Amino acid sequence: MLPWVEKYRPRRLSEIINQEQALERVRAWIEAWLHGRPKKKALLLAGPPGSGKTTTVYALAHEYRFEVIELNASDERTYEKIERYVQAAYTMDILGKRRKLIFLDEADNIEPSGAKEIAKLIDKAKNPIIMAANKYWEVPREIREKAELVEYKRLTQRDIVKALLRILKAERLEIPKDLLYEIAKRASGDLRAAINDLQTVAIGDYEDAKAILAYRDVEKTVFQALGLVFGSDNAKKAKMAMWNLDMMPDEFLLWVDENIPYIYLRSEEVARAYDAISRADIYLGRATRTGNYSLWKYAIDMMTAGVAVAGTKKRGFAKFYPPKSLKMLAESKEERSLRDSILKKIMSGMHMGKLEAIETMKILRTIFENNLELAAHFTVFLGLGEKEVAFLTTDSEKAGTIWGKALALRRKLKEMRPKEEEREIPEGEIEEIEEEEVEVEEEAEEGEEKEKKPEEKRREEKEKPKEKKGRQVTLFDFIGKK
Ligand SMILES: Nc1ncnc2c1ncn2[C@@H]1O[C@H](COP(=O)(O)OP(=O)(O)OP(=O)(O)O)[C@@H](O)[C@H]1O
Repeated sequence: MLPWVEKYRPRRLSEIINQEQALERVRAWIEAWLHGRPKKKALLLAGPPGSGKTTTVYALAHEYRFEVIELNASDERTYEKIERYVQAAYTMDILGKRRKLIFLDEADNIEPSGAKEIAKLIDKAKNPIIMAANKYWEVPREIREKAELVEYKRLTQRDIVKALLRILKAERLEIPKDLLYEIAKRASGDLRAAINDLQTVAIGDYEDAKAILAYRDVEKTVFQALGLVFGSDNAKKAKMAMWNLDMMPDEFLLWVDENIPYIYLRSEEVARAYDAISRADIYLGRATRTGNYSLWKYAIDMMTAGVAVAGTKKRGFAKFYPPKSLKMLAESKEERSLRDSILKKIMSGMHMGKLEAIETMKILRTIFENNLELAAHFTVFLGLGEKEVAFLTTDSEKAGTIWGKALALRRKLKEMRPKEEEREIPEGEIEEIEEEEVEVEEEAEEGEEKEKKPEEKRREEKEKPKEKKGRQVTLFDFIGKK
């Protein structure tokens, strides 16, 4: 099936939404090319993804009868290819072929080392060259200077809703309004992303689509990260995939793992990609075992860049899937917050940083599966709630047993404590109460203290039973008492 981004790509410049100013300049530039000398031989279209840059090039070529030679700046052989077309263009004209328009996409990926040579080619060019970039400031200076800059605006949510409605009408489909607005909102100005989402929602399993959208709510950026890994074979770009992703590498590894067979179709490419993630997995394991988390860097490089260069991507519409094996995926918002609250309790109760706490939680899961008695001790020690206990086990029966044991243990501990401590006091109150107590004691003792001699006082101190100073209870105390 043709991806909708292709099916509904505007064929004429007039169909491109909300980029009038840019289009006016593009038109003026091509007219200058055709009727004499343009001020600059190349054009640099700069703007956010999915705002219509590529669409402009093809619509322009269609209207002015050019053949588009599309090159990608991150291709190693870009220079060679440009050279070939720049040189060959004139001869082709004589032979009556269509004029060529060279389109160099991802100009922000041109290596600085090759920039001078490409700039020279632009000088020699007998055909129009259009370049596109998301970040024009990352286009090498030598090339920027040779090109006229045309800026593309980020499309508004309204623009996107309009475009999506047009597609739905053409497809004779409907989706609920709130879902439509949600898709437009999530796209953050990227109409390509919005159209891809719309296709997923409208033609896919509706429940599946809802789940994907719901999950995006939690992990908005994971799909973008996958896009970077699977969207190009540019290792540099792929390595940035995890920059904006608030996810542990082992979790992202599962996402990459799940999607490899949907993106790579040839068996040797699939094998190469899996080889890369298996290496990543080895580094992750080593980091966990040794506590040397600097190894994550290599793991991340393997699971992003290593996978990205494993082969040629499937063209067109790529739908990403959440990993089936990831239990966390089934988690609702509530479960995620349970996970976070357990982590917090581990961090404060056991004086750990987040990474250690995550590791400890894995160990706790094993304990909660296999040693219910010890699990009950942990429950009391960390002050876990019933739902948190259930979260740490896969089996509700075991969770029930642990909870029962924990309640009994808590009762026993209460009985062991002096009466006045029985009432559980909210944390904030404790300090106030402690201060009050100190004041009262001081007042009461003031009179006697004054009369006592220093050596008498010292003797009394020695004889006095040691005050319970709230020695920090450690986990080992609990395990030991068992
Ligand atoms: N301004 C627009 N008007 C109409 N359709 C648009 C517009 N911008 C994007 N689209 C739609 O989104 C899809 C992607 O757009 P396009 O390929 O032109 O993006 P781009 O700006 O080149 O993005 P990138 O920088 O990621 O390459 C197109 O198929 C087109 O259907």
